[in-house]
Amino acid sequence: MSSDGLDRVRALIPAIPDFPQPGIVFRDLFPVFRDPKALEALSAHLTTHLLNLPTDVDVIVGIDARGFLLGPLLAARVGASFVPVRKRGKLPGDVVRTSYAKEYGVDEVEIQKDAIKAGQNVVVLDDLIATGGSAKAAGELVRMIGGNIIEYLFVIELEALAGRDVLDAPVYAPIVY
Ligand SMILES: O=P(O)(O)OC[C@H]1O[C@H](OP(=O)(O)OP(=O)(O)O)[C@H](O)[C@@H]1O
Ligand SMILES: Nc1ncnc2[nH]cnc12
Repeated sequence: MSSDGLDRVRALIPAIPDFPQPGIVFRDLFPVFRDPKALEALSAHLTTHLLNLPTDVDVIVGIDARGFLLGPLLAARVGASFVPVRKRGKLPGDVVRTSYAKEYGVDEVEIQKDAIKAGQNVVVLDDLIATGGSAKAAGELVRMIGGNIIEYLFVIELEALAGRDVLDAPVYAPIVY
């Protein structure tokens, strides 16, 4: 809990049993987007965090699909560009691709080759880290096109799944279950 409004955010995140598959306890961030005060508190918290990093952020890379919600909003606030990592076949132009396993299922993701300049400082963003498979794959794509990952940023971390252990840059998530 914290005094900067994150308690309000936390209170709005339900645990939904057996979604999308039996045995998965799903954490849904969308109720936070229905509450302007909670969304502002979350955005302000993450913005302050990003502005306090030791390195300036050049690019926020958001992961399909829920990384697209906060990504452009935070990028505008910190003066960074926003770049999407999308599921296979959705991005035009030259792309690089990788495949990965996540808490439920397997996917392939892509990034546009010209989206990041070599050496730019990148934060990889998503709503939630479970096994870390999605974020690891996004990080691989960023590195394939020359980006320098300074942090993996999430709203929610499912600690028991130890996703941060598969990532090779600092991880920050203000809400941990
Ligand atoms: O740490 P992991 O085990 O990889 O799981 C986390 C990922 O799973 C969810 O997305 P999902 O793949 O369900 O796609 P969606 O955002 O399109 O719903 C979530 O938004 C993360 O991207
Ligand atoms: N338990 C979970 N809740 C919400 N999104 C997820 N993505 C992977 N695991 C998840």
